[in-house]
Amino acid sequence: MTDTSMITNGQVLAATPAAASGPEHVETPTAYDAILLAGFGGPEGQDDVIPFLRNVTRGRGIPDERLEEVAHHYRHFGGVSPINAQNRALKAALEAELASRGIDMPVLWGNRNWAPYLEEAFTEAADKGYTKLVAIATSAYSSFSSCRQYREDYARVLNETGLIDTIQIDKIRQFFDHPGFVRPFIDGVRDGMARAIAENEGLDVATELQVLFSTHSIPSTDAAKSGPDYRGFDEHGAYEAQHLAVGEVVLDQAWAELLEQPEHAHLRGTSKPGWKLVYQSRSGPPTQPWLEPDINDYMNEDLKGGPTRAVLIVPLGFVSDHMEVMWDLDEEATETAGELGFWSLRTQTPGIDPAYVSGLVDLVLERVNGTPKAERPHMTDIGPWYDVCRPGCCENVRAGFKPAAAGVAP
Ligand SMILES: CC1=C(CCC(=O)O)c2cc3nc(cc4[nH]c(cc5[nH]c(cc1n2)c(C)c5CCC(=O)O)c(CCC(=O)O)c4C)C(CCC(=O)O)=C3C
Ligand SMILES: [Fe+2]
Repeated sequence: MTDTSMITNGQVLAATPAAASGPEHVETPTAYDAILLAGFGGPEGQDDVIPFLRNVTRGRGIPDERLEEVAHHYRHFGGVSPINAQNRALKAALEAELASRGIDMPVLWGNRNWAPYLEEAFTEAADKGYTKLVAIATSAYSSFSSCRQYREDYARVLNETGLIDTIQIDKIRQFFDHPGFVRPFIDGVRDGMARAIAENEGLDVATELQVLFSTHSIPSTDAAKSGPDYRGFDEHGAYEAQHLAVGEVVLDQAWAELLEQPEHAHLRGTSKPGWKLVYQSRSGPPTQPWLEPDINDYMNEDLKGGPTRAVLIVPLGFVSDHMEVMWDLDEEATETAGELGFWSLRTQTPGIDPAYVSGLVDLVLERVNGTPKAERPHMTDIGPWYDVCRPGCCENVRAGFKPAAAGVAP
């Protein structure tokens, strides 16, 4: 029997030994009233850009030059981030998938940084009498920005709206290694390798093609605190370990599927391309260490002058083609590759790929059914990740402690 008293909505409870050692995977069924799709949010016109950036960076010490630079990325696209349209499409796709499986669960959508805000979603839930929500945050990995910040915002908004004691919110596990999330990357890398071969005559895949798995850089202090301490990850924490593990699986599986194709049979027995986990979209003051290498620096410093002729740019850290993908990869990294004379291709994000959408519904059903850990699909050795975030998980040592929902207190 699961002790649900240890699952808190962000009230600061005394950390008892029992709370700290509660189950990681909830293996008892829970009847949820609705799904909360929790997004980042983005501006939808030029007038939204600065207020949106103020929301994102509130109290965070991002230098003005960086804000201006980022504002320029949005301005370049008419002040419209693609992210809200992508979440509208994801919501519709989830609703269609639920309906096709005969599951009667409404999907509420709320963002952390722009309308429709989480406030609206929680208020709607309360108006409709929903008291148990399961959250899908549009973010696959463990770190402050990709997990805990969503949980802190649930707690903050539930407190601000006075709903903290009315609505219980849980979350699906971080899904970095769930087959539904991983499948679109495998497809993209397999088809991208085939295109690299087709479009670069005489390409020696083993030495001349590089696969660059790119994700959002985060401050090194955040990386160190990502995931729980007791898992024994190295100084870059669960965040980097998860990406490395998924990148390896994606390339191995994509390579195996490529070799199954008759037209690529001649590659059997040869080596797969080289690969590297690289980072992008760094902000913060230059004095603050962030995860490296930057994707552009890696190409300019490590690949330049070597045998590389072609690069696949794989947005492994991103669930959809939002601004960091459209600007930092499709504009900047693509330009860097071009300057170095490399053929390049940016592969797809999950978006509303049917595998991803049905995987998210499977993840919700895991919580509804209390699926035993042993039966939960996962593609790396460090998964399946846990349902209930652990004490201290993904803390932000820069901003200090804030209560967070959907986890074990504190
Ligand atoms: C790990 C991670 C994800 C992935 C997880 C997830 O998906 O949630 C992510 C997503 C996103 N980040 C986004 C936008 C921004 N992020 C910023 C700032 C920051 N992100 C950080 C990390 C992450 N961010 C960090 C450590 C900072 C520094 C501030 C701090 O110390 O916490 C800033 C401020 C300017 C700047 O610093 O660049 C902006 C505008 C958008 C919307 C894009 C669109 O509009 O399409 C999305 C999806
Ligand atoms: Fe960000």
